[in-house]
This record gives sequence, structure tokens and C-alpha cells, in this order.
Amino acid sequence: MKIKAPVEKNSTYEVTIEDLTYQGMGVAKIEDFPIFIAEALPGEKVTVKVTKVQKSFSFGRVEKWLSKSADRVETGDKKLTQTGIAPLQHLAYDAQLKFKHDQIQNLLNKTDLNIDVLPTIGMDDPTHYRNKAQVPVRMVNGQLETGFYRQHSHDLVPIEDYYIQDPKIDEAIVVVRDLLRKYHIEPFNEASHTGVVRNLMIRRGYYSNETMICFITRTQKLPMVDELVKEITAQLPEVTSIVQNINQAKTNVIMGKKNKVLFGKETISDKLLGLTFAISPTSFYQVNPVQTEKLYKLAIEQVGLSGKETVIDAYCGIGTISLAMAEHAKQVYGVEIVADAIEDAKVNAQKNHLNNIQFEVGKAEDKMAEWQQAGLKPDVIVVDPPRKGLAASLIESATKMQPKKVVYVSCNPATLVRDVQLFADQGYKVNQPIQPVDQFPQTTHVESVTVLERA
Ligand SMILES: C[S@@+](CC[C@H](N)C(=O)[O-])C[C@H]1O[C@@H](n2cnc3c(N)ncnc32)[C@H](O)[C@@H]1O
Repeated sequence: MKIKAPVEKNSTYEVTIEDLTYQGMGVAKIEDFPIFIAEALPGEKVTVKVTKVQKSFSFGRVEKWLSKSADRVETGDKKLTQTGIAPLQHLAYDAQLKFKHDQIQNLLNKTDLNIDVLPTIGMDDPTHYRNKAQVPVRMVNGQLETGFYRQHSHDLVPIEDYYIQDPKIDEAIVVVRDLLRKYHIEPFNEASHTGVVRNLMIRRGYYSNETMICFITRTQKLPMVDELVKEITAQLPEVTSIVQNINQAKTNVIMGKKNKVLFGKETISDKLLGLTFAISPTSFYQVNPVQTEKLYKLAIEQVGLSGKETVIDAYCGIGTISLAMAEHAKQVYGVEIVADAIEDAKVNAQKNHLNNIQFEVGKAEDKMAEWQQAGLKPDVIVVDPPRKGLAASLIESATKMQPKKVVYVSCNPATLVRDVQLFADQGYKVNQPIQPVDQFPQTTHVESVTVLERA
């Protein structure tokens, strides 16, 4: 028998917000039936118009606030929440930090692991922190625009002030956008798979100020390339690298595999914990340099290296954690799936005169199995996987190598808690509280460090 939902599309209800989802939406309930409401905060009373009804939940939009939360910050620019650049900007920063702590603690409380979470380490200034932008270039109302997509859509909302990015990056986007307009360079059209420039990627070294502009194009050729390079370098003297990345595929993946250097070097450099790093356009590099230093310092402290240890850094990117560990360890092994990142990592080890690191390209899960079968006995394994967390096979190989400690740097509490349970099944315990570090203020993303020890 089909049970009718207690709410109807387009009807309006008076509700109190009870909770905030991990995506930052307010949750109200009518007869236990959830309504997810953007921009509404716990404790607030609102009238909500239901916009979509599914089998076991619904979505709604606030029509009117009847009472507001003490944690609400009135912000001017709705575009930032509509496009998902800063979905928590309406929540006071202290409350954001608590929200992130609670995300991990609530998930742990559903298990029998009995692990505590420390208060989230925040930033003094939680704005303008991002060292990287990736923005689509599209035609909007007959004009080439840069900005961000409206949430759950491919409608581009033009934006100039992104609030969480280095303002120098915002400025560079506007300069390049205006040049693309001036030279009538065609923006990408997703529907017809035509046009030239799909996206701009801009990255800036926090300490070095070196800036990379990367045009991601559908076509092999970027028209007016000499004029673009001349004007960009004249208007933005901090630009040390201009690259074209070619992506001809019909895909949502932003970058292609092929890079052409149009000006300067193919990499920019930056410093982290006093070490120098070269960064290629397609390599991963943490986006919040201030918080990354805090995160890595913590990870290194918790490992407590004496200089005699063998360390594996799985998912090593351009080798940031590997190099930081190599300064205090006997030997480090790093593995990463992106070949360009491993090229950067090797250059970075040389630049910093560290010759006790071996970097390998490959899937971490395959390489760990290989190392385990070859009899490698690391004292410490560091894992810093993407959001999907660790493959069960990696946990199996890692624990068979019997390291004393596993340091888990996570950007997704759900997969972290899942994986910690799998480690627990293999005799690895968390003896000290998990430490969240806010790498992504104004957003719902949660980063943390967990140390697992062999019982
Ligand atoms: C969260 S980043 C961490 C990078 C590095 N530890 C850092 O802090 O800069 C995750 C990295 O894992 C890489 N990666 C994704 N899947 C992988 C896999 N199956 N095996 C190895 N590396 C992978 C990504 O390319 C990315 O560089």
C-alpha cells in the first residue's frame, strides 16, 4: 500500500529547524517526515514552501523567518550559498567549528569504538584562504562569464568576489575573463560540445606569490595566444606560468592529460613547513596553506619520529607529507596515482636535498600489496586518501605489514569511521582523540587526523 507523505508540494508549513545535515541544510520534521531546507539553521522557526517530495524526505525553501538563530551571521551575497562556494557563510565561525566536530563525533557515537573528538582547530581569518580556483567559462545572456554553477545545476552564476579565495586570484580571473571577451574567444558550450575555453584554473603560491594561469580548452589551439600572454603578464606581473591544458572529452572531469606551456615554467613553487615544492597544473596541492601547516605539524608530532623509522606515505601527491617525514625518518616510500605529481615529488625531494625517499606511481592499494609481499616492514604508515577513503584491500595489506602506527588524514568523516572500524578488526586502536583541523572554512568539508596504534 502506498503511504502518502504528510507534506505536499507547493504547500507552506510553519516548522522549527531541528538539525543541520552534513551538507549544511536545515532539517525540520512534520510527523517524522524530514524537510531539507537550504540556509535554515537549527533552532530557527520558519515558514517553508515544499518544493519537492520524495518517498522518504522532501525539500523546501524558506518563505519567511519567524525567529532567527543566535548563530546566524547576516551576509550580503546570496550567490555564495546558491552556488555552494560558501554554504555555511551564514553560520558563525565558532558554530561552524562545532558543526565539524559534531559530524565526526556523531558518526563515532553510532559505533562501539568509544573514541573522542577534540575541538576543531580553526583559522584566525576564515576568509580568502584558498590558493586555487577552478571556474567554468560560459556564455550567459550573450556575454562570456566566469563564476560558479548554481547548486545541482549547470547554470553559471557570474561571480567576481568569491569570498574564500585569495583576492589576487579573484583579480586574475577578472583580468583573464576581460581578455577573453576582448579577443572574442568562444566559451565552451556543454550542450553542443563546441567553443574553446572550458575552465580557468588559477593557483598561487602563498609564500612565493608565484601565480599560474591555466586555460583548460576543448580545442588544441587557443586563438590569440600571443596577445593573451602579453597582456596577462603586463597586467599581472606575479604570473610566472601560463599553461594550456587540453580536455577534448565529453566529461565532467575538469582537466585533461595534455599540457602546453605558453609562458614561463610548467610549475609554480611554494613553501610548506620550510620545504620548497614545485606544483604542476594537474597535481593535487592542499588549498589552505595556513591550515595545512597546522595539519602536517600535528601528523608529524603524533608519529614521534626518532630518525630510525621506515615510513610509507600512501596517496602522497607531490610528496608534501613524505618530505616533511623524511627529515625525521630513515627511509620514506611514497605512492600516488597521478604520474605528474610523482614527477613533482621526485624534483621536490632533490630540491630539498632529501635522498631517503622512494616515490612510485600507482594505485596505493596495489603498491601496498606489492610492498607487503616483498617483505617491507614500515614503522609508520600515513594515509591521506580522497573522499572515498581506503580500499579494504589496502587496510589488509597495511595491517599485515604490522606498523606500530597508522596516521589517517581524512577529508570525509563517513569513510574515516568506516575504515577505523576495519582497522579495529585487525587489532589497531585509536588511543588519543581525533583532531579535526578546519581546512575549508565556510564550507561543510571536514578534515581530521587520527592515529591508530597496534594493540
Ligand atoms: C587528499 S590528496 C592528498 C595528497 C597529499 N598527501 C597532500 O597532502 O598534498 C589525495 C591524493 O590521492 C591521489 N589518489 C587518488 N586515488 C588514488 C589511488 N587509488 N592510489 C594512489 N593515489 C591516489 C590523488 O591524486 C591525490 O593526490
